[in-house]
Amino acid sequence: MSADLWPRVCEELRIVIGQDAFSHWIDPLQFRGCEDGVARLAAPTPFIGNWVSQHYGERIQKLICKSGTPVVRLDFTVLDQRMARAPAVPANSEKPARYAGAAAQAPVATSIVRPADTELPGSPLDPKYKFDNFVVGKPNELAHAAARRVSEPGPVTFNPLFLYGGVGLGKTHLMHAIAWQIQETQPEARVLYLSAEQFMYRFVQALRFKDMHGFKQLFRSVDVLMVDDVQFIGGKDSTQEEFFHTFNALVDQGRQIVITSDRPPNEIQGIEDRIISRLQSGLVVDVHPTDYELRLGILQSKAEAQARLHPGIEVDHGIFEYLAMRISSNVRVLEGALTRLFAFASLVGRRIDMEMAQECLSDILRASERKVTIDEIIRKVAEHYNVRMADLLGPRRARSVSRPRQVAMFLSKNLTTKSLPEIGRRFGGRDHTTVIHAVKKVEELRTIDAQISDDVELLRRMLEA
Ligand SMILES: Nc1ncnc2c1ncn2[C@@H]1O[C@H](COP(=O)(O)OP(=O)(O)OP(=O)(O)O)[C@@H](O)[C@H]1O
Repeated sequence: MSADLWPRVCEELRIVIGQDAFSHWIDPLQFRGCEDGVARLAAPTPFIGNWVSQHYGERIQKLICKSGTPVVRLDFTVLDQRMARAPAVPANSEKPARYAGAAAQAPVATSIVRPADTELPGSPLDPKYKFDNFVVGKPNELAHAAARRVSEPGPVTFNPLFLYGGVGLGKTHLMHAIAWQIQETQPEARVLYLSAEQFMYRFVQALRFKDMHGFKQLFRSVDVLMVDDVQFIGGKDSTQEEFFHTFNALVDQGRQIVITSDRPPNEIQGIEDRIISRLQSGLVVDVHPTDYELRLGILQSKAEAQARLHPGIEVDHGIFEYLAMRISSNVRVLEGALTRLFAFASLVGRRIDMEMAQECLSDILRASERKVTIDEIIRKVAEHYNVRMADLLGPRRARSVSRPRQVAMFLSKNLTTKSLPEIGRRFGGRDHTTVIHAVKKVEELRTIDAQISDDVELLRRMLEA
């Protein structure tokens, strides 16, 4: 084999495929030599290796042969040692029925070091977003169960799985969890996760580089396609047209599709009816806004991770309950608040107590302020327990009145920014220590008395609505 074999192959390739494609795909390769009829090449990522193999493999093989070195196949590895440890999947390996087909499309016999899914052309997967650290509650239990189902091996049961819901409610987390799970249990599956914007970007690039064939081949060769925030293709006519064809081709081949959006299919603006109908043809699941219990569970779970990052930080009792009650906008904000609290406590060497939490999170708390008034709370609580408002404010101590009064004080403390003395004054001129006692009592009762816990949650929801 002559030393200038590869430079000569490159020169010819550059002319045939053009400078742009050459710089993009061939330049990053390292030629490692030919042996026993196998030409060995190393690519910076498995994806590049895969792509070159599929699109230029045959040409490269012919050019090497033309230079006088007969080769029957190309062998791609990855330059990065970490990736090189990934399991190798020979092109002729047998795949389970659900994932049949992808390997057969390689035009020349190659062996590709199969990537972890993070190396596919989509977005990297966040290692924090797994099923293990997804907290399940009533608002997201269906979405979670459906996500679990599509990540199991076996025939596709609903296609697509369409998850929708407001900002920061865990849709992306679930998608990543599906990808991680499939990657772990079915390592041979080609899972492609990307945002709708990236899909569009790749499509536009393919048009620009006149490589629609490659684009189609790539997207149609995956076993599981996951597209995040699909609402972004609304109004982008040719992108949605291509998305539609990709979608149909994959569904026809029995490949799984998972899609997320911030709204249901029929509310996505600027999207064709036939696409809406396709998006609705599988299982459409609403990820509901979090409730108090779910937020508390998420906080406790995320706090464990924070505690590992900042060991030794002490958190006062009631802080998570307070945050779960006060910050109901979305989980991302809740998580940001927790991160900030732990970082602050660690930097200034303080324990996390109520005063510190209020000081450190004043902007977040202000933004999430619910503008609920003490008058509204008193009215709603009186209605709920069927007692007179005058009794809640008056001196009666009977349990039938004192308990609702305590609940009303608890809600006033948690849903308004009023100080304890102010709350006391509004409840018939009581002392602030009475308010403290009421708040503590209700906090305690909520953990042992399901009825009180339900009452508080229901009232909170009605007051926030
Ligand atoms: N049930 C949950 N358990 C644990 N973490 C959660 C849960 N729900 C949301 N989160 C966390 O909240 C953050 C935001 O979630 P994610 O990005 O998945 O939201 P999203 O619904 O995709 O929002 P967007 O529409 O803005 O993309 C992430 O850090 C995620 O881990």
